[in-house]
Formats: sequence, C-alpha cells, structure tokens
Amino acid sequence: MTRTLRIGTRGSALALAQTGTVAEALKAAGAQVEIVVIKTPGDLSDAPIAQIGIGVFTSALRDALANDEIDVAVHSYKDLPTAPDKRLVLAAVPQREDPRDALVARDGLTLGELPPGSTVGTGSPRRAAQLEALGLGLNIVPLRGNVDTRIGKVRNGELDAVVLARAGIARLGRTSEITENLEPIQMLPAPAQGALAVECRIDDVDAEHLIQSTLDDSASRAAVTAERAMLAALEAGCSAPVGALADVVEDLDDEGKVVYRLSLRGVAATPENDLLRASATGDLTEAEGLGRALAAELLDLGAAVLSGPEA
Ligand SMILES: NCc1[nH]cc(CCC(=O)O)c1CC(=O)O
Repeated sequence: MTRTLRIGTRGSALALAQTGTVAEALKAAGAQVEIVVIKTPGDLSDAPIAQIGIGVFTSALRDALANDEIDVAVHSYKDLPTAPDKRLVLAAVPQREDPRDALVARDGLTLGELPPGSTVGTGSPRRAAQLEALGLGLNIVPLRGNVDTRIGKVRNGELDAVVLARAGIARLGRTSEITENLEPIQMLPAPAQGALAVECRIDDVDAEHLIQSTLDDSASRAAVTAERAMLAALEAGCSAPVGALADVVEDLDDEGKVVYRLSLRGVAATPENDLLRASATGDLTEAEGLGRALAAELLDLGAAVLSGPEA
C-alpha cells in the first residue's frame, strides 16, 4: 500500500508554482502526491496586510494540516509568524531562490534613474523605509495584490514602479520584466524572503523523513534560521520595517583551513524611523544565536522594540 501525500497550498499563481516544485521533487523521489487548494482570509481581503495581521496567508493552511485534511503544507517562509506551531514540524527548507527585492519600472528605468516625485508602489513598511532612506524624493504609495496585479500597475501607467520579491517574479517566469535587482546594501530583503517552508504534522515521522531527505537544504535552513531569529528577538511582525540576509561564506580557521561560516546583515528602524544597519558572523551551527546577537546589537544601537507577534 502506497500512501498519497496530500500537499496543501494557497490558490494564487505564485503559491501553485511553489507547490508544484515541491510536488515534483517528491514524485521524483517515488512518492504519490495530490495537491489540495486551501482558501485563506488573506486571499479574500484587500485590506493592507498590516491591518489584517500576521499569518493571514498561513494559519488556514496550518489548521488544515493539524486537522489531518492535508499531510504537507507549503508556505512562503517569510509569511510565517515567528512563533512556533507546536502541532507541526518544519520538515524542509528547500534551496532558496535569489532573496533580493527587484524593481519593475516604466521604460526600463533603475531606481537611480527615476525622477524625483516618481510613484513607487509597495505595501511593505520595510521596503518603504529603505526606499525613503535613499533620499531620492520618491513618492512611495501603498500597494497590494498578487504579482500580476502589481506589475500591471506599471504596465498601465498607474505607477512609475513597483518593488517586489525577485523570487516571486522568478517563480512565475517573469524575470524579463525586472528593470533592476536591488542590492542588499541598499535594500535588505525580508527575513526568509525567497525561501519556502515545508511543514508536516509533528507526529508524522514518515512524511517528515521523506520530505527532509528529498528537499531540505542545510545552508538555506541555516541562513533563514539566523534571519528569523533576529526578527523574533526584535519582536517584529512580518509587517515591521526589519530586513535581514544571511549568506554562507568561506573563512579560515586558526590553522588556515577553510571553514564555512554564516554572515548575517540586518536593518531595523529607530522610534524616529531612522534606519540602523549592522552585521555579524558566526558558526553555521549557531544560526539562532547569531540572529539573536545581531538583534541585541541593533537594540543597543537604538532600534525600536516593535509590537509583538499579535500586532
Ligand atoms: N508577502 C507576499 C509574498 N510572500 C512571498 C512572496 C514572494 C516569494 C518569496 O519571497 O518567497 C511575496 C510577494 C512579494 O513580496 O513580492
């Protein structure tokens, strides 16, 4: 008897594309899979994410998983609340896509080429704060909707530009519409941007092992673990102006041998909304501690303690 793994996903084009890659990998490993689309309140409301709250895209999927309606949930990792869900286990963090943000602007323009007063759409306080900090006189306007809708507002002339996660555009096969990849030095991505989180029930050891051995990428997992530990220690919700990016880098130990280490950069806002940037490097096996240490440093520098996970 072969078990069929029911893989739950949101119904957006992006979610379906992401889930498709997970399903294909599991099939290639010999599993039988079925895709189950779950509607979430985040898909049904047009209100700003900051208003409808954290977890709007993910809690319905998590409940369906805990209630045995599905066996696997595929999330955009950055949309998951930082608080752990004791009913579930993170079975895999697949190899991460390019985590950078990307600009889609009219006439092929880059950020630096946009004239002052240009309208740039984003619903993300993190992106807005970092765009403001460039001092280009851009007019940042709120924006929501799926990737297609957002790019459409540039195509139809409603906006001069939008900023989106490169990974989302890439998963939809639309990278040709990107006019500039934003370097982390000016625009740090959201913690875990570009990564997926593949969850299963805490007691479903068979599914966990299959998913982990088929899909987990330890470098991606270490990087996002550090980024999200930083976010959690700042008590920031997903809508807070906090960015983080970790990379695995080569280093030399005391005997001159090559070792791999984790390098983490972070950005957070002060109560006056000025941006603070800091970085730290640590052991690959100490990803969580590295994230917490960088958060402590940002707090020492005057970063605002942000509202808790419920805000
Ligand atoms: N908050 C929405 C969301 N969640 C994940 C992605 C993109 C894919 C990813 O970062 O993994 C997006 C769209 C965006 O931020 O442009």
